[in-house]
Amino acid sequence: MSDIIVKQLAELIGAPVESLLRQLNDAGISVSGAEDSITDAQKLKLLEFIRTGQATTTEAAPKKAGGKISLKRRSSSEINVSGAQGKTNVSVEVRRKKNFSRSATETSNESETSSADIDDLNASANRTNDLAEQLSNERKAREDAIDKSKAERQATSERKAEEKIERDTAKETAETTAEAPQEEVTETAVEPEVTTETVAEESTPTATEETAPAETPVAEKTEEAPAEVAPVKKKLELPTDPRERREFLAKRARDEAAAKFKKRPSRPKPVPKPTPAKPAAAPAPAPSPTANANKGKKKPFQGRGGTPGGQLHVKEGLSGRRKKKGKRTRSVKIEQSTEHGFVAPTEPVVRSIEIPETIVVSELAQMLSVKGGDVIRAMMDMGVMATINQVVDQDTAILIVEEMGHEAKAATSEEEKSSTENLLEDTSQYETFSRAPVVTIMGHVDHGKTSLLDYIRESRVASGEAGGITQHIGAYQVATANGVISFLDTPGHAAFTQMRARGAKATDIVILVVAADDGVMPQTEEAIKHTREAGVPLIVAINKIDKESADPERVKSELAKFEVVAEEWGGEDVFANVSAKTGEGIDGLLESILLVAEVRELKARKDGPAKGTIIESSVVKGRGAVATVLVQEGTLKKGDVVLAGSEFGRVRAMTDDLGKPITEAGPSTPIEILGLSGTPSAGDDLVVLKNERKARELATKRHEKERETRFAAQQAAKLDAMFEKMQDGEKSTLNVLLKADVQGSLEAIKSSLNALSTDEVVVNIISSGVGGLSETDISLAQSSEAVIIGFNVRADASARRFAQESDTEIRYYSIIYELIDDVRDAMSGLLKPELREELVGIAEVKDVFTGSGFGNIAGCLVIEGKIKKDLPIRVLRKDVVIYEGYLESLRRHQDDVKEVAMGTECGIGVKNYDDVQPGDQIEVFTRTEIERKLESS
Ligand SMILES: Nc1nc2c(ncn2[C@@H]2O[C@H](COP(=O)(O)OP(=O)(O)OP(=O)(O)O)[C@@H](O)[C@H]2O)c(=O)[nH]1
Repeated sequence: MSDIIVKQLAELIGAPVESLLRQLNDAGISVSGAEDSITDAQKLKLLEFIRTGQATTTEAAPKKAGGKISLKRRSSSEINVSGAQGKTNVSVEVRRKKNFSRSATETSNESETSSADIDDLNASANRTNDLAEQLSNERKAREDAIDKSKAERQATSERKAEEKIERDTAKETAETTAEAPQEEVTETAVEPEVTTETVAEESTPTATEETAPAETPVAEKTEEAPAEVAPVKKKLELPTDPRERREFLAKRARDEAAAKFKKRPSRPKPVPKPTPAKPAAAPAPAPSPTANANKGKKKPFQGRGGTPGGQLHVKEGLSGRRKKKGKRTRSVKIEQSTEHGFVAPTEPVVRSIEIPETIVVSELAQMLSVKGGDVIRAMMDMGVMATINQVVDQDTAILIVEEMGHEAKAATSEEEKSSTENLLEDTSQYETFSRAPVVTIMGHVDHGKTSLLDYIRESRVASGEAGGITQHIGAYQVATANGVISFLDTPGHAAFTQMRARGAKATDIVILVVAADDGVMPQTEEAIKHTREAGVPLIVAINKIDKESADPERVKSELAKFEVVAEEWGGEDVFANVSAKTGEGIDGLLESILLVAEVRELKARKDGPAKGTIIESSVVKGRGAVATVLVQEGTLKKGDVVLAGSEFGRVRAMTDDLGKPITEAGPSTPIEILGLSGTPSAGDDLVVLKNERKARELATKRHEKERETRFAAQQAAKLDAMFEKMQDGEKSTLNVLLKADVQGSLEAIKSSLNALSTDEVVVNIISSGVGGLSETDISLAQSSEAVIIGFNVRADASARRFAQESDTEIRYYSIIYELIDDVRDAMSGLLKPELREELVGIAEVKDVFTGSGFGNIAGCLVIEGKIKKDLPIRVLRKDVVIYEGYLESLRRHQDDVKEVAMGTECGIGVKNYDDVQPGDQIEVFTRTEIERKLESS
């Protein structure tokens, strides 16, 4: 601003020159006339003079009595507010209004002042005001900047506080309302109006009059602001005074921040003890004198940037914070509410699970959702010791599950089932035709089953059998004048119960042979039971009617007691009186069979891949695994890939029941096949698959499962035995190692032996298998103190030697019931002296000569002991008994001799047996009466 002369200044401010000169003089600024220049400093001095009211009221005051001058100023600014929805610009307009009024006295004192002067003065004041405003512009700009930043902070904190409050629940409202009026804030937080007021005062140079109290400035916010506050006010009953309200909101924001801060888990003592004695103090404590006394002693938490001189001020004392602490007792409630929502079941949960063939204890526990220890405890209660990793078999697992109050069922191997089914060809398109009935002959020992079948077949199978008893399941097809019938010849002994049951599954009709002179016997009853269980029709053949003692009517009446009632007696069962010896009534029997079959309308498809059942299997030296199969559906062809139980293979060769090679076999045909990887079990299904690789995979899987099952069963048995011994010293176990010639015999003996177990003595078959006894078998039996039983098998040379050296007993049998009886007697302690076999000598067949009149002569070398002429002998082929009988002749060179010693060559003729081959062994034995040694271990 440059210097101007008084005249110019007067023009500028619109005041008379004289008046200005007078004012200048009054202000102590020496000017002589209108042309004198005035410096900036002088101008400021004049301004200061006018502002401080030193100027005479007479000059500046309006002449109008009670006159009032209003100075209005408005300034607007924008503040940047960051809130929950981001940054927003808020326009703030500050309106300042200053009223200058003259008192009546003053007005009267100035009564003589001319109106012109007043006007001049007014104009002068206005102009001066403008000038002052111009001069303070810079300062104001600076102050505005400060204001703006303060306003920003204030607005931010307000907004935050308001938002926080809005989030508060209605529950808190009551408490807050109770607190709010009691709280006071010593200083305002951000007060843009105050600052503005200062500016306004500075910009009021016309303070010649008495300054009236300024009207409360109004900070007009944007329209949203009051809208936001309004509902909060309503809810929380905020103080009506804007300042108090802001203070209150700011305090709440601080309290919230402090509360949050205290809730940090890292703080060790954030939560006050929720002592029940002070429950009321906790939620809403009023600021106490003590709290106020603490003022300044402890610096309260002020949040970020919060200083005593800043915008955020905390109410003196810590009562507010304590209040928050008190509130935080609710955090205890929160902790309680964070407890898991598990509610203990009030009733026991009964689970239904499917048990695979084997299962580990831990898996079982998992399936039942119980601890492994619980399962182990349950097993112990049942008398089974187990570990968490113990594999248990399906039966045991089912028992455990049921014992624990849950439900269990054996899981069908759906995966395997479906995979097998997928591999099978769809056979729905094939036509079905009537097929031959499959007949099973059952009956008590010696009632004439084999003889009957023999007669029907016109062969003499019984003559070559050891002990004269049928031991193997055979299958034959018989063509009659009225049709073909397939027969399954099951042995009569009870040991074959299991086989019979299996046989019945493949059977359409059962022929129950009952000797007319003997009547119903135990195995007759059993046969009836199995037949009924299988649900197959029964035809009773009352045999031996040629005998004088035959009494068919008595047999009928006896059978009636077992609900086998003849048609003529009003029942449904067919009866036929026959004689296997004379052949009487046999045609009628066959007719009855075909008649029953016709009624049953037996049908099967001839085309498509074959399905069948394994009747028997064994390993034959030079031929491998041989299996007797009953084809039930489709046609089995040479070269087909088959899966039978856990064995597989390609059908290398096929023979019919007469041993004739064939290339294919249709439904109801019993055949023998070669080519399987092993010996499947009797009763196993046989299916034809397209893919050999798949067949192998499935067979391997089944093998693994079998092994697991067997292992699990053995383990369980061992543990059982151990535990039983521990619990009951009196209970003993007879360990048995069993080897047999064929699978069927093996299964039958096993089941019979297992059935012998009583409460006092348990038969435990530690190992079983098909084939001769090896050294391994002997050592296994030794280690487990087991009795070694060979059924129609022998120990090989090394095994024999080993057994001798270790004084291990091997018991050989060729008749099942003798074996069973021996074991039973041993178990029941009936070890009475009895006939027992002892080996006398062994001769090995080197060559076979066909002699005239004497049948075949075997050129032999005695390799062990002596060969004695009159003793019983057995012919062994690969350690398996193939014939039992007597010697026809024993020759040394051309002479008949009574005995031949070891290392000597001799010629042996076997009575009624011409099939001796090089490599066979002929053993000579005696039956001597010795004391029984078979003892339970
Ligand atoms: N008189 C007479 N004897 C018979 C008749 N049927 C069988 N026998 C005799 O009874 C005995 C036993 O006959 P098997 O055919 O071996 O009896 P099985 O029921 O097959 O006997 P296992 O094979 O031991 O179950 C033999 O000595 C037969 O000769 C018959 O109709 N009349």
